[in-house]
Amino acid sequence: MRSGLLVKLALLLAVFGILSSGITGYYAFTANRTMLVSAAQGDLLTAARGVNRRLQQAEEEAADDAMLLARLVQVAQVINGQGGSQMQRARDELAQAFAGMLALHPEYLQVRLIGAADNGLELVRVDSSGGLTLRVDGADLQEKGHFPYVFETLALPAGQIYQSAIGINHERAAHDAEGRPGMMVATPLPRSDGQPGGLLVINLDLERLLGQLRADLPKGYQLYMANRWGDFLVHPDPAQTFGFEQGRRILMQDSFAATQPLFERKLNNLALSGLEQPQQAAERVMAFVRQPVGLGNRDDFVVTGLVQPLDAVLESAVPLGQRIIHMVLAFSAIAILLAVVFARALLRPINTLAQAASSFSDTQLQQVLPVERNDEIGVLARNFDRMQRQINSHMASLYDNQRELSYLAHHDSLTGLANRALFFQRLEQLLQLSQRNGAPFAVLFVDLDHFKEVNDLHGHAIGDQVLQIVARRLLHTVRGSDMVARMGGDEYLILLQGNFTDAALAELMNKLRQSIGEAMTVSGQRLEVGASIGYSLYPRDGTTAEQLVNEADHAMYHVKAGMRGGEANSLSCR
Ligand SMILES: Nc1nc2c(ncn2[C@@H]2O[C@H](COP(=O)(O)OP(=O)(O)OP(=O)(O)O)[C@@H](O)[C@H]2O)c(=O)[nH]1
Repeated sequence: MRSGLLVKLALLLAVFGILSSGITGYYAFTANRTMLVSAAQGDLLTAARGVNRRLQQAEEEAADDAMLLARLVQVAQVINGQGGSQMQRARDELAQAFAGMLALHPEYLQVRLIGAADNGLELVRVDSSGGLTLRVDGADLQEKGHFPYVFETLALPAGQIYQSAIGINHERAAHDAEGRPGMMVATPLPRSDGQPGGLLVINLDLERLLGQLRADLPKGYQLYMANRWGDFLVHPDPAQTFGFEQGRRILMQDSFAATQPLFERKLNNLALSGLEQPQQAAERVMAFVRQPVGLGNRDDFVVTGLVQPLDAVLESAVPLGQRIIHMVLAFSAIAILLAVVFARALLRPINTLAQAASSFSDTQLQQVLPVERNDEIGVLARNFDRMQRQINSHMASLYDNQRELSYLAHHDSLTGLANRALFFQRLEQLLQLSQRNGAPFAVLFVDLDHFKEVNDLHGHAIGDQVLQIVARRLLHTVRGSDMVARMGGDEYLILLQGNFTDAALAELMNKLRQSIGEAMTVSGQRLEVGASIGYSLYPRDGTTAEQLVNEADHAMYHVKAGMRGGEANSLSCR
């Protein structure tokens, strides 16, 4: 029972400790994963903004370069159509400047001066071709007036910048630019009379622009970019890009539904994770940033996205998780140990009380209890201690009452002598003993003579005192080992152990009669009483208590009768 309580309490405390450490560990682990994902989202957003910044920077550089070249005096010469060798020299010098620009900027694919006349005929053109610069001249120069970037730039006021949307370059014989994704930055070139004279165009290579950036991105980052309609411009799988060029629409918002608000201009950026949005970003962490493009008056934007596998983000949580498991196991073991120690310490005083109660109920011996404690156990111990004392006190008075009752049941209340019941009990015991060892003994029956007269003459109270005095005299006359009892009324019985002869008994009876017969003063009254005594001997006169007492009674009766009949001495009778 006690050990059951100990086990239950220890189990309860241990379970509480294990649960506490488990829940704490679980929340620490979860919080760590959330923090890692949140940090990864921040990193992805920063990196996506970096990509956009690089793109914008390239656009601005190209615009600056276009403006720089547009201000060259040779440009004005060519645009204003100054003829002759001067014109040719101006073209050659511009071609050299364009080539220098291309060499300086590997991300430039073409630098051209296109005239407004002759359907937008290219006037000076330098292409990038296989890493080298290649001047295209003469009959290889093409008319570009039908391309939007030409007529839209020509429509702009002087000093403005035109920027095309990002797309595949379909211009034929464009060398490195042909078939590659890119954009064009252009500025109009007015003639000296104010009429549109042409434009200066720089073709930018998107692949080249993003190539270095892609290489700098941390391992596992996937780069996506879409135009304002969502068409993928950049995708880890190149087959997914520029779908619109082949009449297909492969849209970012179809692959990443959560990006839809970016294209609706409701959001500027967005971060998702498979931890918090498992439906939208299963097993991944992703960030998308909307970036305005177009240095001129075009209202355009791209959406750049970076995606990282969730596993890679949470990789560093694994060792922490293992450490947390070890800590939880260690704390659980400590919790179990503490639970057992605590439960034992808590139950020890209760066990002491329980043992004390059990031992008290067995032995009634008062036990040492932890009464000095100031807690509930102390209160219980003090109450139990008080209870022990009360029980002991009640038990003591019960034993006293029991002893008194037993005394009263076996003694005569008037004389204090053994009563008839106790006499017969002792007689039976002696009979059993004597039947075994053959030891003889004698029973004497004493009856006062004419006691009725004492009562009648002096009153019952005096009679009582006479009975008490006779009892004392009988006790004084026999040996201490002999038993004197009152049968009732004025009759006494005496049990004498030993081998008595009739003569010895006659002598004893004589002594008894003399002792009884001595004058006594009771309440100022001088009195004398006599007694008739008969006896029986074991085993001669009987072998049962009844027989022996009856025989002694009969003998006494004969004595008394003899006295009444004038016999001189009853002692002749047995
Ligand atoms: N005072 C007193 N008297 C008692 C008590 N018990 C009995 N007696 C009286 O004792 C007397 C005994 O009666 P008996 O033995 O028949 O009369 P007796 O006068 O002794 O006559 P014999 O024995 O024949 O000599 C009766 O009168 C009883 O009332 C007692 O406890 N106290």
